[in-house]
Amino acid sequence: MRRLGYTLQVHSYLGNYEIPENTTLFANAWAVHRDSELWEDAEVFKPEIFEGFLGDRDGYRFFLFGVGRRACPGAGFGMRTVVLAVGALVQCFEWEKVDKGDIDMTPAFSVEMAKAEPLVALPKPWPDMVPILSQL
Ligand code: HEM
Repeated sequence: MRRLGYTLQVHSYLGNYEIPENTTLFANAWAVHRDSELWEDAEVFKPEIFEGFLGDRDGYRFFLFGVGRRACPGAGFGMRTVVLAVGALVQCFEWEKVDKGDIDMTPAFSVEMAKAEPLVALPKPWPDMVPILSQL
């Protein structure tokens, strides 16, 4: 369950910007988590740079799970299970892209980071994994 916008109930200021009451603000998580002033090698795929930031306020530069009183209570669970799920998918299967060519990373226009062109891939269990997977 995710709330993506924050409605300010009072007339307020954010930096130099005047925000009228009842304005809903959206924080651009995509941009903040790729900002090279905040993160080293921000444009490189290196998920480990976010390790240890859960619950760390450090200027609120990491807010995948929101911040403050209404931050995600499942954050610790989410961090652990996503690693397990992705790890299992990579370790147990060999992945093959169905149509040939490079992956089209063009984003769709949406609040969340959806791809414009879906990635279709075929998982084939690694031979060592077949006996284990067949018992599940
Ligand atoms: C990688 C997985 C997850 C992501 C990225 C995520 C992200 C978020 C975000 C961004 C919010 C809004 C925080 C805010 O408003 O400041 C949220 C709220 C919430 N999440 Fe998650 N979440 C994840 C997994 C989970 C899991 C596993 C659970 C429960 C087992 C969970 C339960 C909730 C609940 C109950 C709220 C509402 C909290 C409130 O409004 O007080 N989330 N989550």
